[in-house]
Amino acid sequence: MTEEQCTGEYEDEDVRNERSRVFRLTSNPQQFQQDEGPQAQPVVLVKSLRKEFSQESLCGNCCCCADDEPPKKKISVRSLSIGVDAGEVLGLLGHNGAGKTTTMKIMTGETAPTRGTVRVAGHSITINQDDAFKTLGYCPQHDALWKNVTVREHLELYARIRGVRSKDLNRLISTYLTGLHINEHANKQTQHCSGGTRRKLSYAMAMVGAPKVVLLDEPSTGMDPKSKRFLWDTILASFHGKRCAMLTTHSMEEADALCSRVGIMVKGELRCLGSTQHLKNLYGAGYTLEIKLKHIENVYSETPVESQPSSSQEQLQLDQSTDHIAPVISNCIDNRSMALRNFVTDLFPSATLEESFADRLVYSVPQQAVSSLAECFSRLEKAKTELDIEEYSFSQTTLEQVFLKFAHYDEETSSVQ
Ligand SMILES: Nc1ncnc2c1ncn2[C@@H]1O[C@H](COP(=O)(O)OP(=O)(O)OP(=O)(O)O)[C@@H](O)[C@H]1O
Repeated sequence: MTEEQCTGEYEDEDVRNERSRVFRLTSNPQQFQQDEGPQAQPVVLVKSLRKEFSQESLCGNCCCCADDEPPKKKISVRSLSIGVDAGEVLGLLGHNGAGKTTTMKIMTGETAPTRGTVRVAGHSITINQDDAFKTLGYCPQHDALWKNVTVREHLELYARIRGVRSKDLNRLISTYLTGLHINEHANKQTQHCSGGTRRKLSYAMAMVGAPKVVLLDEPSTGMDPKSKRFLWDTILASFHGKRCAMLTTHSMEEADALCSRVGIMVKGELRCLGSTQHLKNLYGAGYTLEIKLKHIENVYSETPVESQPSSSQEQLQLDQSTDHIAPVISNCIDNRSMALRNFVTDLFPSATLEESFADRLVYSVPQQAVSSLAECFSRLEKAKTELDIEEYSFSQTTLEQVFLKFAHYDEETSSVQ
């Protein structure tokens, strides 16, 4: 899948391509290797995944459905095809109920897919489950811990299962306990631990022993900032070479910081997929330019000493003439603001003024208006002294804005499932 092909419209074609590729892969693996080479296969390969839940599982005894009505279905994942390469952290984003957790649950065998296949490190999770699961680490959204087993014992068990050598065990466990600030809870049974500590333990259990593929379902939820920092650092340091991770999060900042690519799911469908930079370029509004002028008093205080009143007599004269100062300042503000507006219009003719206050202007600048960032910054720097600019920021569209665009798209196109 190329990054250009990352809109929902193209997905049918993608699914067809994926199907024929799966067919080739399963019918003649040698042929596949010749065509695409052993390197071409992603570590995680999800193909045409679909998950339907019956109405009964939604409403228990199904007392609300009439007998003669066909059972209703809830489609949680639709035609999801996605690959995660070695060295990659792929972020799955989406509002509540978008289908992210269901996808992960299928990948870990917790939920059976209605259709589609998942291969982890070359092993099918349905045909070759044991081998597939040996390579997987999983931090589920809801902590799955033994309540009468201690924090340390959980980590020891997982580390040993993953083949960590005895001599490395203590050092490794203490790295996680210290980094996540749960040392003092190490010997507590998890039933006596707080939600935050349990969350940190779930994350450590997924990571300890360096499994080849790690699935992290909202791992940082409820964590304090220092532990979150450790989590970010370990994720950024871990997934190089042959390992990879899939991460769901509601924090766009986190996705931007950790993920090499992100996919946005809306109502079970993957609506876009690409690097964060690519998605910002493609769907973002471009840049936001915010300029704050110096406070007018600061401009006066910066005027040379000789032009300021030197004696109390002069100060008195100045005070007596204060009636004239307000309109003068007001004129000055208008002139400075006008000069600034002219400057921005000259720099970015297609920019739109979004917000305007006496000393602060916010512009939206389209992507195409910026051909050279270096030139923009050089002109802004030069204008700083000429136009009494206190500070400015020129930043690209955030992932949050891209995400909201898709949420809006969803509202416009929502259909009954
Ligand atoms: N066992 C189930 N039975 C019926 N419906 C289910 C079941 N599990 C999930 N769903 C439905 O599938 C949809 C997708 O849920 P899922 O938990 O995968 O979303 P999500 O994107 O992970 O949301 P969140 O961010 O809240 O975790 C939801 O509408 C949910 O109600």
